Amino acid sequence: MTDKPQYVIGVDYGSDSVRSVIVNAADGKELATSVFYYPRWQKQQYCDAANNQFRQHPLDYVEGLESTIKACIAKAGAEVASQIKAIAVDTTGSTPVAVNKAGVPLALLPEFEHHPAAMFVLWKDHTSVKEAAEINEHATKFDINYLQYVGGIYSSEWFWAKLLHILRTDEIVRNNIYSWVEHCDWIPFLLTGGTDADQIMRGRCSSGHKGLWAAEFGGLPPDEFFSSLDPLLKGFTERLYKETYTSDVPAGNLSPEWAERLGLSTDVLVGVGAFDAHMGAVGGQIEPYHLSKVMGTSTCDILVAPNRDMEGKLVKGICGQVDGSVIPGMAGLEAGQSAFGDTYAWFKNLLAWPIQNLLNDSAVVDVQTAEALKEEMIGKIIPELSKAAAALPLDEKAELATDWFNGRRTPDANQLLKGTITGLGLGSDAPRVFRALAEATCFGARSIVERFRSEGVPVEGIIGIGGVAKKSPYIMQMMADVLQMPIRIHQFEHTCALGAAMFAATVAGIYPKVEDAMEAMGGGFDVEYFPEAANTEFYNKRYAQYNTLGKFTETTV
Ligand SMILES: Nc1ncnc2c1ncn2[C@@H]1O[C@H](COP(=O)(O)OP(=O)(O)O)[C@@H](O)[C@H]1O
Ligand SMILES: O=C(CO)[C@@H](O)[C@@H](O)COP(=O)(O)O
Repeated sequence: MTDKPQYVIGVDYGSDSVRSVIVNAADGKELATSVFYYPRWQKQQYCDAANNQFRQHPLDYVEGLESTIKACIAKAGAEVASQIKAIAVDTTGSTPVAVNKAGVPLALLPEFEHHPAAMFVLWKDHTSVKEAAEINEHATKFDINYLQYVGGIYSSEWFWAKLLHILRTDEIVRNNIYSWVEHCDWIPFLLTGGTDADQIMRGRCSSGHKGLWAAEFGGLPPDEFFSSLDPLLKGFTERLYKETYTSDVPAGNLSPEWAERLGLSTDVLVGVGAFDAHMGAVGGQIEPYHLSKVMGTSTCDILVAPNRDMEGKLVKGICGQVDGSVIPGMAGLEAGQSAFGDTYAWFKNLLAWPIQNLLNDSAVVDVQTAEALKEEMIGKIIPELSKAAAALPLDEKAELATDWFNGRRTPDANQLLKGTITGLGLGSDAPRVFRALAEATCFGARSIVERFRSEGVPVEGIIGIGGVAKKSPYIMQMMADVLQMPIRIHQFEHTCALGAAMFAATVAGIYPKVEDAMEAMGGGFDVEYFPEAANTEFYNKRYAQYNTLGKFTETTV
């Protein structure tokens, strides 16, 4: 290292907001952070929740990028800005968009600026359930199992199902699309001033977990695989990619335009992007066979294992196992739950209906007071319910739920499944129903751990990161009890952004490997939840009940 301190920027795009951090590359100490909530998304413009349509406008991302990095630089000062060496970015996924030949998302063209199909199709958009089912059926007709590295089941949350759905249902995109790009691959392309969609550097993480790319196939499945499914897909593999890149390599330098916009030098390197949970696992100091759980809106569970241990081992029903998707040179395995915090948010919104809809017409309070009351009350619902639920005695006959409020991601993706609540009686008050939902999300987590183990992949520790891990001791204690394992919560608030910063430091050559960056820049854990031995038997029984309810629920779709 040189004498002068060196700094890096990590950018983490979540479902609702983007955050950037500037950290010292020597020790990972945070100098500045800034969060930006997507304005169009907040108004749910371009979404149709009843039909599972969730689209995000590229301007939400572009404005957020500029705003957060500039805010960080303003806080950190010009001296720090002059020593920034690299930027790396993670995003949600699979969150792809249609681009033209110049790599511009169609919604950035004035003629399509309000057209939802021309925007990013957020990971939780499940409009392509039918197309995913067709891909699964179609894959059985080939000698090579092209789904073997994605757990054997293709999901409607992913790249090809979404592309096919948009092509089939939207003439404008059909006539104007050149290529299809993940959010995490597009941001580095934007920052490096890319002008040709053929030159977009595609990350190993996005391509391997969602795009069906595998070194063993020599790249993507052949055109024949896609064009025989639907001629609309003909020619796409040619315009997509053959090579993929791990996130320890640069995608290029900051373009003159973005250098000027951000107040940085064109010497700043931009890393190849990856998904939030994958960089988050690095930020949270993952170790082989430890499960890193990003617990937020959804969960995304990441495990890394030495490649040699995974030879000949294919884990069924997860979101893929990909060489180098997390740590270059190791296999990255991904699983997760489509609705985690979103399950609690659903219940909060249900309870908040009268507050949201009736308070403004109140004869008792004026509109200003009503607005203030709304904010206060709604903000308290989940924390207060958690306190009330924690005070309830354990009850084997209590209300019971499944956690499939946004379908099931793993084990065995099935986005058609619904959440269920059973055992309701006249005594089923809000804390009791909330407890059932909390248990369901923890049981969903246990079924993932059990799947890894039954497929011969040990799970030796749990690392908790993300909003719920930080905010809810109630859920975390229950999770430790249900999994019967301690859970360590990483100390860094924006762990995914820290992971991106660790990759940035590696891209800049400050560390030879991301493992070295992780060791030097990781600040460790601040809380650990230990399982209560006295609760083991209770949760074993409840988990068995959850599985029975789950089996019944599966028969109802
Ligand atoms: N005190 C709490 N207890 C449990 N869940 C919470 C609490 N506060 C917020 N949540 C949940 O956290 C989720 C948001 O997680 P967060 O990690 O902040 O965002 P994102 O998933 O967008 O990255 C929401 O779904 C919300 O319901
Ligand atoms: O599925 C993945 C990554 O594969 C995540 O991007 C997705 O769950 C989004 O998570 P968040 O909502 O950002 O917690």
